[in-house]
Amino acid sequence: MEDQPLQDDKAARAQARAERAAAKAQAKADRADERAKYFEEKKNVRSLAEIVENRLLRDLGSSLETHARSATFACGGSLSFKKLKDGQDEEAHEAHTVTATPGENEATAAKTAESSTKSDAQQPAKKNSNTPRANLTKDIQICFGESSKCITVTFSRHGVSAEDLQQLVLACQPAPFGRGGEEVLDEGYRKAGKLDADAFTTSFCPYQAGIVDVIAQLLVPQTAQGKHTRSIKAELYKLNVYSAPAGKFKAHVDTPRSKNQIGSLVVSLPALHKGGELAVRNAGKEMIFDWSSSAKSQTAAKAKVKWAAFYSDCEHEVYEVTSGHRITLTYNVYVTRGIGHLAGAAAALDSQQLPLYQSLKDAVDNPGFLRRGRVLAVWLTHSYAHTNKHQNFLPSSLKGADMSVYNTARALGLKCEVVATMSHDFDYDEDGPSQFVDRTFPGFKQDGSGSAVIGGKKFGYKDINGLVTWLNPERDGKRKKVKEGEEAKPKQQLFREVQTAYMTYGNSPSMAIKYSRAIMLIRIPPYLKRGQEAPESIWEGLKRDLTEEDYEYGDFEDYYGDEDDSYYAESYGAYCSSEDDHDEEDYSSDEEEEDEELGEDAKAGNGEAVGEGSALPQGDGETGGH
Ligand SMILES: O=C(O)CCC(=O)C(=O)O
Ligand SMILES: [Fe+2]
Repeated sequence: MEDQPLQDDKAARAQARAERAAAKAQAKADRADERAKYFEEKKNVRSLAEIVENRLLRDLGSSLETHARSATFACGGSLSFKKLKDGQDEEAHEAHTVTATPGENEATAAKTAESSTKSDAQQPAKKNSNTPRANLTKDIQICFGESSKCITVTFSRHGVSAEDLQQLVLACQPAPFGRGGEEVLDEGYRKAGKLDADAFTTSFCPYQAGIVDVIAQLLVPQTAQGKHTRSIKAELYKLNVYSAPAGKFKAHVDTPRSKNQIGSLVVSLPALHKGGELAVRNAGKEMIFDWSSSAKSQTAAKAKVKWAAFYSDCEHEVYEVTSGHRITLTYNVYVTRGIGHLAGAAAALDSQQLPLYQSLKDAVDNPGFLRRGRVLAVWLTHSYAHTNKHQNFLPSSLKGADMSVYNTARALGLKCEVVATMSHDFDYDEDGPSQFVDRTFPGFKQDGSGSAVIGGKKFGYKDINGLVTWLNPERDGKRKKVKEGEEAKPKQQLFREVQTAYMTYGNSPSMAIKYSRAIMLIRIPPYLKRGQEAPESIWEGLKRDLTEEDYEYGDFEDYYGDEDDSYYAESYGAYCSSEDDHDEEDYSSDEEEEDEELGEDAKAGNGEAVGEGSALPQGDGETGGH
């Protein structure tokens, strides 16, 4: 009997133990449950945040695409010969006159890739009596030949005489072009005659004719947000004659002669011809400039001077001339420092009025957008001339759509940097153009040690993956080869423009300057730091963001997965090259310096290649082209 209480006691203890164990198991299960719930919730919050963020990124990407497609990349106009009446003042006369077709913004002037037809780009979109119209008050003379027996050919409101035309055609030499960095004469690709700029003089002046002003307004517009003004300089390059039958120049880009070269200008002198339309393409769009006598705008009796200007990285071609002679003067167009807002109220583009500005602002104002801070990377629409020495290039040379992306980001106080992405090595074999592009890491040049170099700083592969968000895909996807002797289908031609392979065809052999695809990097600061002063450079900003404590972000602490921030901070330290690893000057995008460089180029008064003669795979040296 005595054992009974003991046994009861034991059983009670066992039961208590079992209960405790059960409670413990329950508590553990509850905790696991709670934990699961907590993580589930966290995942939901995260996926909600991701959904918001992805939507903002998508909106921003499509805004960017629309922006690129609607931007101006070419413009054109025409000039009539008008003799001044006795006593009429030339300036007063000019003040009432100027016509231009501002490229893509005029729906009538451009056709999309899908509906590309030949249109008359010179026809002013709207008749507007306030629109000034430029006229030529004097005939245009071209002089060539040895100084002792110089021949003068005159273009007037009556066109050009058959005899003059014959002399000019005879004076020309076959025009070569650049293929894979070499000078080639191949009439299947280019059939034209040329006079080099030093072999003739002309009385025609694109400044006097008002063309340079129009180009400057349309291709390098001032922005309300821009600190410095930009202008352009046009330099006579060649006189070309495209004659029937078969005068043509197939798809190519114009070889840049300086890193400040932004565009090309073609001026067509009045000589009767048919065919020979100039097609210029960009971002899936095409503009056709038809200067033939069968063009709609041609009021048969009046000979006119017609012109077109375009960013020189845009693919373009001259279709076959089927009758007569098509005579052109070509100019290289460089960006230079402007003279400033003289009246203090220059007509400037306001980036804040662009739809892209609103999309970027909506994103930046949203706490769910790249909350911890990030770098946005944007493939630019245009390609840029740069030297091997300068991987970073000057924002002042940005073209149309790209310049407004830059200004939009700047208007929101965001730090931007523009970097050239890779070097292109060209090759040409019997199969057509081929090209080697270093794509070890898309968009970033790698050095031997496997780290990427951006803006002169080295980063580990993983750093970049973790820090950069791409806003748009690179444009030059698949390359379509057009075999020699085979006609490219119109669509094939049209879309080759977005691929790098076409760069194999230049209008002269490549020099020390080459085109490169470029990226704009935009720093999005951590949410709580938005609106604060921008850092000196994107990478300075990143370094700061990553090394500072960011407990304020609470639940978002592991927003970017399980990678630990300290990893970035440490690896930044490890990978970031020391100051003396690179020459600051080479990579600086400081506006003061940029200003100086443009100034110097303007002072030099020429478009000589920067870094000419450096050892580059493409070779160098001017050997003629157009
Ligand atoms: O004559 C034209 O319209 C364009 C010529 C051209 O593309 C060139 O000379 O590079
Ligand atoms: Fe060209």
